[in-house]
Formats: sequence, C-alpha cells, structure tokens
Amino acid sequence: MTAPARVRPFGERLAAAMDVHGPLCVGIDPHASLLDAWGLPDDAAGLREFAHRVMDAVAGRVAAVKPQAAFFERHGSAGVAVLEEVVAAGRETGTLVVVDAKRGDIGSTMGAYADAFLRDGSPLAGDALTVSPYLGFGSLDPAVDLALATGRGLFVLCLTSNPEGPDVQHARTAQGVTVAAQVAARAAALNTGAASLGSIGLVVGATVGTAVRDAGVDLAAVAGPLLAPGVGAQGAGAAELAAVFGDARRQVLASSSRGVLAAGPEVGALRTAALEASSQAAAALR
Ligand SMILES: O=c1ccn([C@@H]2O[C@H](COP(=O)(O)O)[C@@H](O)[C@H]2O)c(=O)[nH]1
Repeated sequence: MTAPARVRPFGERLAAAMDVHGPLCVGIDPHASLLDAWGLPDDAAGLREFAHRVMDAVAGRVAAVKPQAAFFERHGSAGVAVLEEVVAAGRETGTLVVVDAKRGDIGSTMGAYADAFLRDGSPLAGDALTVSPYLGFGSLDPAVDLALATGRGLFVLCLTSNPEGPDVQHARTAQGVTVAAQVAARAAALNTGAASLGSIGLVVGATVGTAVRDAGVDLAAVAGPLLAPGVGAQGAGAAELAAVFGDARRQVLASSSRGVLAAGPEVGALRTAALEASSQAAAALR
C-alpha cells in the first residue's frame, strides 16, 4: 500500500515564498472610502473590480495577500463570493492567501469555522486563517488540527496593533504570566519539530512599541511566522519593524493594506507601491 502524499506545511511554504519575494503581505481591505477614491461603486461589482485589480498587481510578486473578510461580508453573499474568487486567484497564481477573518468560538462551533476556512475543497479555504484565542487557546483545537492536517496555517492574535489590546493581552493569568506570553507559549508548543517555520503563527502588530518585552513574550521561541499588521496607514515603518521584532525579525511577515492600496486604482502604480513596501520591509528585517 502506498503512503498518502505528504502535504507541504504552510510554514515551509511561507518561508519559501518570503525567500523569493520578500517579507510582505499585501492586505486587501476594500474600505468604502477606497472604493470611492478608485471611482468604483460601493457594491459587490465595485468590490470585485477592486479585488481583482489588487490581485493582478501583486499576485506572484509578493509573499502573500491578506483579504480582510469584513470588507467582503459587508456586501452580503455577493461579497463573500468575491472573497472566494480572491482565494481561487491565489491558488491559480501560486500566491499564498491569509484569510483575515479572526474567527474564535467554543470548540464545537470552531469546528464549523475550521470546516469553512481550512478544509480542502472549501471555496473560502486559503492557505492560512487569523484566529482569536480569547475564548481560551484550547478552543482553537479544531482549527489547529485541520490546519496541520491540510498543510494550512493559523495566525493567532497575540499582541494586536490597536491601542485597546493591552487591556486583555497584558493582563496576567493565575500562573502570573501575561495572556500574550501564554498565547505565544501555546503556539511554540505546536511548532515543536517543524523543519523551518512552524505553521502556527502569531499576530503581533508592528505598532506595539515595547510590548513584546513588557509582556514577556518570547517571539523567537515561537519558531513560527509573525504576521505584523500596522505597517503604513497605522504608522509603523522600517524602524518600528526592526525595533519590535529584534531577534525574531526573520520570522516576520509585514502586512500593509491601505499603505499600498492608496496607490490605486492603476495596476502598475499598485504594483510599484507593493514592491517598494516589500523592499523596505526586507531591508528592515534582514
Ligand atoms: O492586530 C491587528 C490584527 C489585524 N489587523 C488587520 O490588518 C489590516 C490593517 O490594515 P491597514 O490598512 O494596513 O492599517 C486590517 O485588515 C486589520 O483588520 C490589524 O490592523 N491589527
């Protein structure tokens, strides 16, 4: 009997993509204001044109794209269909797709989210999904299991880029460690034995300043990818990336949405902005 083909883990695929293209993820966040600035209607047709222009500009040229599910869901089922098209375009062009849906629920419901976003054959299943551990890290088990079984990945919210995050993430558990440090330790345990990067990553905002140190989070020990939103529109740049991530900088996938999308609507201008952001991230993180 032949052994089943081994699926290549997400972490390995992401490490390879970052080696080729640099450490940038382009966020696809079709804000109503951006649709307007691009001369597109704030409806599913406008959304579709926007999303395809971004994919035309960056697919095969950056390590990953990150469609923000909320901006697709606000257009109802027609918007979700466009999200499915983005996922399909990523598959067709060999571009990794991180679906930023930040799912998190009790374990039994988490199984259904995993089925939607991480199961082979699901039209919403990209290469990785953002998830929230704030119903308890163990509630994510169905997503962890399915991601690892299908060669997909997770990015678990750890230290988010918004100013409200520390209220929860810097709080201390009964064991005396911060919530963020505990999230990081759980991710590290899941990446034990991974060949290059593990497939269970964290979200750590590039805007968090000294929070990694303040909250006692050991990012290098995670041995998985670190998705770093906050680059561009939220104010972080090369200096912040280098300062926040220190010794863990080789694990970082910097993420910029509006910072790149503001260059639209022309495909060439979007591509130039993305490649420039990618070079800057590479220089900051090398
Ligand atoms: O801590 C987090 C987690 C996720 N995000 C998401 O990233 C983008 C940021 O967009 P910009 O236009 O580059 O500011 C957006 O989809 C957020 O939901 C984050 O910003 N911070």
